[in-house]
Amino acid sequence: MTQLFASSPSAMSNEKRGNFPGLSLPSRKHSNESGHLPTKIKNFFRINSSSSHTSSHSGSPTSNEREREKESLSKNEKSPFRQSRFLPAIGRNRSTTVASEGNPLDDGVSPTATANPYFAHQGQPALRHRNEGSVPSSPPDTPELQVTGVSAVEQATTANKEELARKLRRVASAPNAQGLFASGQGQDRPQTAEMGKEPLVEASGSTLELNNEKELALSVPSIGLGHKLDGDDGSFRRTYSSNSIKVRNVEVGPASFDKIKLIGKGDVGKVYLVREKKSSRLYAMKVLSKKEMIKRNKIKRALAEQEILATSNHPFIVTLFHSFQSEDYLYLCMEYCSGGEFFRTLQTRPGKCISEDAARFYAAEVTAALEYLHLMGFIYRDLKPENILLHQSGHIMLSDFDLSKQSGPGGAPTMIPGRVGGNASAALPTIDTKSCIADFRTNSFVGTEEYIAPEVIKGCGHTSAVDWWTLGILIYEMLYGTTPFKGKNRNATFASILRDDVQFPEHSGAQQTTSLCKSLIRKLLIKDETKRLGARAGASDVKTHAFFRSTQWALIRHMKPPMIPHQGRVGTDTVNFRNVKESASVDIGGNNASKLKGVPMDSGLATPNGELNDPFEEFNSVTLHHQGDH
Ligand SMILES: Nc1ncnc2c1ncn2[C@@H]1O[C@H](COP(=O)(O)OP(=O)(O)OP(=O)(O)O)[C@@H](O)[C@H]1O
Repeated sequence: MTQLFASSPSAMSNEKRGNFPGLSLPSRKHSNESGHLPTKIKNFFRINSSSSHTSSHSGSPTSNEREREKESLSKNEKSPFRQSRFLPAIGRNRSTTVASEGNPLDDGVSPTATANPYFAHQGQPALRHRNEGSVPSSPPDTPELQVTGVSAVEQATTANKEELARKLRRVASAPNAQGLFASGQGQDRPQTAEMGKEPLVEASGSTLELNNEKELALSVPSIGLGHKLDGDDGSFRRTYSSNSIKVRNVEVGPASFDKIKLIGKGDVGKVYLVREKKSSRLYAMKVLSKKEMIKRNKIKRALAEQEILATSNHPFIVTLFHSFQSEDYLYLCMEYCSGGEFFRTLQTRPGKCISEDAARFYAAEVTAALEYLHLMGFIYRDLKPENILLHQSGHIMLSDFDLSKQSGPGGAPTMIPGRVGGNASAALPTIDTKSCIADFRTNSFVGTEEYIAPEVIKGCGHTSAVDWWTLGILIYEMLYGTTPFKGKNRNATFASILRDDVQFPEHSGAQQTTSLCKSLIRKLLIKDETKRLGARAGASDVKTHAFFRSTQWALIRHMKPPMIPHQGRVGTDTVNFRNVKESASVDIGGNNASKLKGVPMDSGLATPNGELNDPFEEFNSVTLHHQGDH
């Protein structure tokens, strides 16, 4: 086997301008270079290992409809914490919104996309509430805003709404020329949970826990990616190198795995629990249809996702083991997070919320993951409970990076002197983790409706500060079971995000939270991104907020999580996942699986001369060996 530490995709170069002021489409430039881990990042972790990272192992929607669907789906169901033997049905209909402009093959965007939705709200074609959609059938041929489930549930004339809800799914959204929020057709996505299993066991207290060798090895995270400026043409290139990840030519193919069960469905792909034949190990395999990606202009996002997963090495970010392709599909073989989605966990809690202590724990893990991503030059941009998976240990793992954005070469992390006269932690010098990405602005309209930051709605460009905004929304949702700016429709939600101060529920049943907690949320939800917590020094600002005074950042991954997922009787029991039905099963080792490149002739990319452009040329087929793996 040839060993190489390279074949990495690239980097972002300049952004191509779209034809709407302020919006642009990122272009990608790839190079295959070997290189070294940037010492600035290595050094950062040496300096900061005692105070920052830690840890262990290893669909999308709006709220209104999500709430209503949840209600309609779970009326007769009880939380497993109230009735331990049953999982409640869980609705999902909060759609991810993606809007920007440019090459339709590049960024998951309609070629005719023109503006962001708030502008549309101001004068362009009226936004349509997603609830106005019809019952989803097959995926549309052109990318448009996809209608999510509730409306269909509501409009159903047949009595069996739950059955219908099983067929609905949240899908990514993109604007089209007729109206940014014109409805499209949804796809199937089962809504209800598998019944009869208890998903979670509550852990008692947060005790220190050293799980295994891998965790110890990861206690000081290393980074498997280098950023480097290429002297000749000034292009930016990326390289792999790390003490703990070895990147090699791919060592497996579709035929190396047995499909066990479908555990998730996305816009263009399906996620299966699979078993590697040789090792009998379980993995989550994301299988993305090339034809669907071409139809829906999602190619660039898939390439970006592979790149981010392959270059990340952090205990709270889902681990990629292999990526490869066949003529029909792209494959991402990841660590299987048997705890399922954090979203689902929240939904099964009484009041759909958790205690302040538990919220602090998850917020801390998310903060550590965001800090790492920012250091790596990535803006995550789609933080929400649906994209947080739970490792079997109960620790979180961020997933779904198809909306993430990579910056240009960032600066080195720097030290900021402590503030005189502040509290004890503020007086200490802090690491400025923002400097790696701070100057990078992007204009795509991207995110999930209730989680979108004001600057994204305004379309004036955004930075890594959007991730701190979404952290504020996430903490709020963990505590109150809803998001703070949710309106009766998308326009109302956006207007509220731009205009309203965050309010905390005061009614008798509402969770009581401390003033420190409210202070953190308020500071993360400051509308002016330059004044928002995180604007000064990135993650360090957040970590030194008094809400986290008791958090031992270097030890989080060894703490016992507040909730431990139920394991099932055997490893293949997917007790923490919805029962996802698939109409057409993907034959992962099918006819075209032996072809390791290319696209099918009927993919729509053939020229009149019968030539085929291969937009997946730059997809990297690699196997990643992680230190501590056997
Ligand atoms: N590593 C994993 N372990 C366990 N389950 C996973 C894993 N990755 C994904 N899933 C499941 O599959 C679902 C879909 O995955 P994901 O969100 O990455 O797909 P997607 O096609 O990008 O979806 P979307 O259209 O929402 O962006 C997840 O919500 C989760 O339930």
